[in-house]
Amino acid sequence: MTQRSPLVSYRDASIAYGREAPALTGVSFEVGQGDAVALLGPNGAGKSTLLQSLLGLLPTTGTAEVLGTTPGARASEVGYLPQSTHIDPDFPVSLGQVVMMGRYRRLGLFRWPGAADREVVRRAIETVGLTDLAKTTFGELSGGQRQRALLARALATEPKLILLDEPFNGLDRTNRDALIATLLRLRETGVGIVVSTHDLELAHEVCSHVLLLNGRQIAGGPISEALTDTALAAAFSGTSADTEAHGGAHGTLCAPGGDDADEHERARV
Ligand SMILES: Nc1ncnc2c1ncn2[C@@H]1O[C@H](COP(=O)(O)OP(=O)(O)OP(=O)(O)O)[C@@H](O)[C@H]1O
Repeated sequence: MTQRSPLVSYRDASIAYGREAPALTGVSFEVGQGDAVALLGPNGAGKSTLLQSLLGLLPTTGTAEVLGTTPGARASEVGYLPQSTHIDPDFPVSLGQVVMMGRYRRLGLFRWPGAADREVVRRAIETVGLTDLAKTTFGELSGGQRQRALLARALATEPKLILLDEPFNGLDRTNRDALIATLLRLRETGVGIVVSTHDLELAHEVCSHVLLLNGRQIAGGPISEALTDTALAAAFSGTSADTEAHGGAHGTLCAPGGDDADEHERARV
C-alpha cells in the first residue's frame, strides 16, 4: 500500500449476519489518512454492523479493503473502542496496566514489553489526558475516564485506523471535550477515524466526512456536502418533519454544547 492509498475503501459493499439477508447494503466510501468519518443513522441502521465489517468480523461482499487488504488481515493496526467493555471494575488492575494490555496485541503474548513499549503506553495515556491517573485502579475511574482509558488502550497498538462505537454516550462535558481533543490530535497525526454516533454536534466538531445509513447507505461524502436536512430526513424517516422544521443545511439539529450529558441529548438524532 502506498502512502496515498486510502486506509479504507468500500465499493457497493453488503454486510450480512451469517445466512440472513444483508443488514446493510450499498456501502461505498473511503477513509484517507487524517480523515474522520461519522456513521449516522437511527437505531438498527447498521452503524455497528459496518464497524464489525471493518474489523473483519462479518462477511462482506462487494469491494471491501482495510489498510489495502481484506478486512481483519491487519487487525493489530486497527484500534477499536467498543460500546461496552468486559473489564470487571473490581479487578485490581491499574489504568497503566489496562493500556499495556492493548500493547500486547502488537507484541504478541510471548514478548516482554521493553522501554519502547512502555513509552508508547505512556504517550497513549498522555494523549487521552490521564497521565496523573496512570497508577489509579481502573475501577476507581469515572465512566468517562474509563472510556478515555480504553481509547488509550486502543492507541497503544499505534493504529493507522481507529474505529469507535458510540464513544460519547453518557460522557460529561469534561470527558467529552477531552475525547474530542484526542480525536482531533489523532487526525493531525494521520490516523483515520470511523466513529458511530447519534451526536450531530460531535460529527461536526470531529469529522471530515459522514455516512448516513438506514439498512443501506443513504448519503455519504464530505460533511459539508452530505449532511443535509434532506439526507437526514431520508435516513431518519419518521422524524423528517422535525428535521425540516429546524431548517438549514449542515446538521442544524446541532444544539450548542451544555455542561452535562443531558444537554447533549438535544443534539442527538
Ligand atoms: N448479531 C446479530 N445477528 C443478526 N442480526 C443482527 C445482529 N446484530 C445486529 N443485527 C441486525 O443488524 C441491523 C443493524 O444493527 P446495528 O446494531 O448495526 O445498528 P446500529 O445502527 O449500530 O444501531 P444502534 O444505534 O442501536 O447501535 C439491525 O437490523 C439488527 O437487528
